[in-house]
Amino acid sequence: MTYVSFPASRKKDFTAIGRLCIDLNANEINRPMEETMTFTKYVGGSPANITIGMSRLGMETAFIGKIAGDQMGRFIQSYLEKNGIDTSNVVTDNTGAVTGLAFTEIKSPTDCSILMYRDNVADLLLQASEVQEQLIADSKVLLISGTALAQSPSREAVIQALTYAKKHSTIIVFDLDYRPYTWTSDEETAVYYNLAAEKCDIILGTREEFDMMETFENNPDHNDQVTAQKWFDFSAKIVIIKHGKEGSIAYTREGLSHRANSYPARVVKTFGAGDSYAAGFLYGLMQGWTIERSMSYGSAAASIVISSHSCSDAMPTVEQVDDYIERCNRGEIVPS
Ligand SMILES: Nc1ncnc2c1ncn2[C@@H]1O[C@H](COP(=O)(O)OP(=O)(O)O)[C@@H](O)[C@H]1O
Ligand SMILES: O=C(O)C[C@@H](O)[C@H](O)C(=O)COP(=O)(O)O
Repeated sequence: MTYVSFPASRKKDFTAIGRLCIDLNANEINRPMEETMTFTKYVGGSPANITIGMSRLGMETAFIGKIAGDQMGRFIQSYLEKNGIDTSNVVTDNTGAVTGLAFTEIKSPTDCSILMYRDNVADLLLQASEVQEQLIADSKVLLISGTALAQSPSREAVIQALTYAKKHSTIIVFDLDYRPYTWTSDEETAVYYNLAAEKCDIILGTREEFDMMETFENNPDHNDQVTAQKWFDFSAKIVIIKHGKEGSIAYTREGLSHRANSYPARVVKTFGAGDSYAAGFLYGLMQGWTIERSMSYGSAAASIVISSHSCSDAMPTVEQVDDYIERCNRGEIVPS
């Protein structure tokens, strides 16, 4: 059964809009930030990570965003290009804005947190007039991420991108990617997230992210089906609710639900799971696979990334995901 019909014969499989940042991941793992002395620099930002993941899986990809006009911005641009991502709609800021930094603290494989530096960041300065309609018209999928809705003018840029995607029947994926520090109030967050979600074909988020969107609603038991059902009255065809190590559940407009278990992992850190899951899942769906197989593929990709030090740089190829699944099936990967 086909749940989502991707447009045929477009130049790009996948385009994302949103933040391009830097992750500084602690080298001394299993220590608090206060005692961490060195970090390794990687390209970061959830939509950037997903795009890198899609590119590693062999998809034709592009990015719409804004980078700082400095060494960090150039590092990001060059990394995207080395990964085969079209950067023709990556705009360079000329106002002196900086690159967002995410310092990651890895206290233990299950206790990880992120310290964000996001004052005057270039990614939130993308303007609606800078979004290229033709690129969205040429893409099968547009992925938006919630953080880009947090402030103007990036908020208007995303809404304009949604308008172009609707006009050209480009499939819209919403990765909720809720980062509280970028928002000023729960009410503002819920209102903008809900407005955007109404236009989206596929919505992916954690239980906690959907809870935030339900600020004005009545779902006292945090029931996944109640959460998903609402979106089928709008544009959604698939809603996925992720539950960390417990796996994920997908609901479809036809009233079906599918569960996916997580794969075993020798966890180094937990962040990056959602981004790699999204890339693996969307790749599978775009190959015409079943939802179950696509979710399982995303789960395997997630296990690979959380078993690695980075998010972006660890995004796996098809061969790596296939190999990981085979090794798990042979019982060769034992969780840490
Ligand atoms: N500790 C873990 N062990 C194995 N797989 C995991 C673990 N944590 C997350 N995953 C996988 O990654 C997917 C997404 O993780 P989740 O933590 O729910 O999202 P996010 O990273 O967006 O918060 C899960 O559905 C699961 O397949
Ligand atoms: O999104 C960011 O700005 C930071 C990411 O690059 C980071 O590595 C991360 O937190 C990934 O998010 P997740 O996949 O939702 O765990």
